[in-house]
Order: sequence, then structure tokens, then C-alpha cells
Amino acid sequence: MESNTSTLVVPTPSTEVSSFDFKSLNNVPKQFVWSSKDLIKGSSEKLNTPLIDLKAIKGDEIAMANAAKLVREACMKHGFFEVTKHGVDHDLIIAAHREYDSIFKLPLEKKLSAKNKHNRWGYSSAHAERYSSSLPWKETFTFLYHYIHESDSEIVDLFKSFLGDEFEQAGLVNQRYCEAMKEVSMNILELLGISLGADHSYFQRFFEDGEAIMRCNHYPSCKNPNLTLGVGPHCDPTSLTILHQEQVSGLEVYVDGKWLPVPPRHDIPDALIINIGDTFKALTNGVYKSVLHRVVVNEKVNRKSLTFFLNPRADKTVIPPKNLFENEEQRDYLDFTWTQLYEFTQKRHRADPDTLSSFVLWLGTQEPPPSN
Ligand SMILES: C=C1C[C@]23C[C@H]1CC[C@H]2[C@]1(C)CCC[C@@](C)(C(=O)O)[C@H]1[C@@H]3C(=O)O
Ligand SMILES: O=C(O)CCC(=O)C(=O)O
Ligand SMILES: [Fe+2]
Repeated sequence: MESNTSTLVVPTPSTEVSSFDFKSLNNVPKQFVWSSKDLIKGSSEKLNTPLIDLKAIKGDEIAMANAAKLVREACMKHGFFEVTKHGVDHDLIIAAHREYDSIFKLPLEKKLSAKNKHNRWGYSSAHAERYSSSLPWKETFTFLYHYIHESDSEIVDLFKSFLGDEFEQAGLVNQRYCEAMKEVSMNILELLGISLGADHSYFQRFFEDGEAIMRCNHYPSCKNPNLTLGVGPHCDPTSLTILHQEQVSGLEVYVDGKWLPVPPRHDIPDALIINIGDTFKALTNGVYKSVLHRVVVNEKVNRKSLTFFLNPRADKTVIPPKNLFENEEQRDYLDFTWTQLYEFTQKRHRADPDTLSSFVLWLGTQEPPPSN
């Protein structure tokens, strides 16, 4: 997949390099150099994100209402807030990072073999199998987690098939981590429903049969960090992102013309960062923002983040709760499904600042599906 045009993209030409061994790189190859516009220096001012204590608001109507007010304010401005006392065990978070440390330490050849034939799940080195310029300075491990799943060993089986039986424990830890993320997401969806004046359970019901893209991002330290980015400027096309970052800065959000860091909370290392994505923006009929963010890298230390990208069931139509629009004329977006938007980002348009607007334009040119 190459540039962001609405023409069907062709796979990266075989002459291009399709992987990089970061620990052997003593400079920044040209494929990783981003435009000066994308590399504008971040501000020393930090993003002001409300921190919500999910345990304190559970079952307490007044505390829930106050938290909903803080969340509404943040989501109407930049779409980012943080949660603590979320119920995800500290040892599970530590174990997840430890398992990924062992995966990313593997020889590159072994890591590259850990992917399925569609190139979508498993390991990726800088997405070099998909793009040949503006490559992100990161390697990733990604898989799909179904909220409703027949087998409890789905994730374990994936890790064993991709990496071998010795990674059964990594699969178990990730299975438990995704189950914990699902619980957290249900509590956050209730809070978001209340913050939007919708039925408390609207979003919980909308996502109860959803799916999540679980990804660990590993951003190696970089000899010349001012030339490249761990992740380029983008809005998440997904619905809700639940992110745990190590105690290393890197995430920045674009607000009021400035790149504002969202640094790790050294006093609350288990804090989870929540951000609204494009699909949830459409689910709120544009009331909440899906905001541009990026990741900068540094010369000294590696950084990892665990990102859990929640999506509705792939074929479910994205429709806001009734209280957010009075008639069809007040709808900001055409009906669409997550499958349509996801495929758009994978086959036609590399997720960037303009994904949703480009998608809506493209959708308008497509034949409506036959009404069954
Ligand atoms: C649906 C998705 C596509 C990406 C992973 C999830 C949500 C975030 C998207 C992404 C991280 C946005 C920046 C560009 C991207 C290509 C990346 O750097 O990984 C995007 C992901 C992807 O297409 O794999
Ligand atoms: O690693 C981070 O802090 C953010 C990553 C991100 O924005 C993404 O993967 O979409
Ligand atoms: Fe993101």
C-alpha cells in the first residue's frame, strides 16, 4: 500500500526493502525520514487530560455524573482522558510488557516468520511490507480479539502458531490482558454513554459483540530522532483506544496548533490513556473529537505501548444514539460499517489526519449495497 489516493493500491514493489533490523541501524535510512511539517517540534506544555478513578465512580451517581462532565469536556476538545483503579491487575500489565520484550528481542528472521499470509496479523518491521516511504520507527505485533469467541484458546493458539509452543505463556498473558481490556472498555462505554446523555447501556450493547485490534508497539531508540517518527500524525480510525505506555514519553496530541505531550504518570504507572477514534466520532454524530496524535522517538531509550483498539462487530452499521440527532438531515455521516472503514485504511488510504473525511467522500461514490 502506498500513497493516499483513492485508487486501488498495489503491493510494495519487490525491489523495496521489506524489513529493518533496528539494532543494526547506525543512521536513519531515507525511507524513515518524514516531512518537516510532520516533524514540527513538540511543546514543553503538556496535554491536560482528566484522570478518572473508575472504582470511585462505580455505583455512585453523583461521582459518575461529575466524571461524565470531565470526560465530555475532554472529548469535545481533544478526545483524550485517562483512567486509574480500572481493575486491570498490575502484575498482568507487567507480564504483558515482559512477554513482548522477549518477542521483540528475537532474531529478525524469527520475528518476520511470525505473521499470517495476509500480512495483517503478527509481526511487522516498520510496516515496510506495506509502505516504502515515511516509515514509522517501530516494530509491532498485532492480532484480532473477538469479544464473543467460541474458544478460550484463540489467542494462545495464535501465539503458538506464529511463534512456536515456547510462546504459549505469551499467548495466555495476552488472552488475559484482552479479557481485562474488555472489562475496562465496558465501564468506559457506560461513562461515555452518560456523558452524551444517551441511554447508559447504548454503547455497551453496541460493542458487546465487537472486536479489538490488540497491538504492542516497540519504538527502539534512534541515533537521529529528529528525522523520523514512531507513528506519523494520524487519527485512530477505530472507536476507542485503550493504551498503556511504559515510563517513557513519546505520545503527543495536536491541540490549538501545538503538539502537546501526554507523558507517563510517574506516580500512577498503571494509568490507561483512552482516546476517541474516527468511528466513535461518527457514533457521536461529530460531537466528540477524534484528534490528531503522533509518537516521537528519542536517542536514549526504547519505548513500548500496548494499544487495544476497540471496534464494533465488523458488519454492524455505525449509527449514533437517537438523542444525538432529531432527523436524518442532522446526520453528519452516511451509514457505514467498521469493515468498510478498516478496509479503506488497509487498501486505499493510510490512516492519517484526513482518513474519515476521505472515507466519507469515497463512500459517497460507491454503489449502495443491495437492500436485502
Ligand atoms: C485500524 C487501525 C489501523 C492502524 C492500527 C489501527 C488503529 C490505528 C491505525 C494506525 C496506527 C494509524 C497510523 C498509521 C498506521 C499504518 C500505523 O502506523 O500503524 C495505522 C495502523 C495500521 O494500518 O496498521
Ligand atoms: O504508542 C503510543 O503512545 C501511541 C500509538 C498510536 O497512536 C497508535 O498506534 O495508533
Ligand atoms: Fe493512534
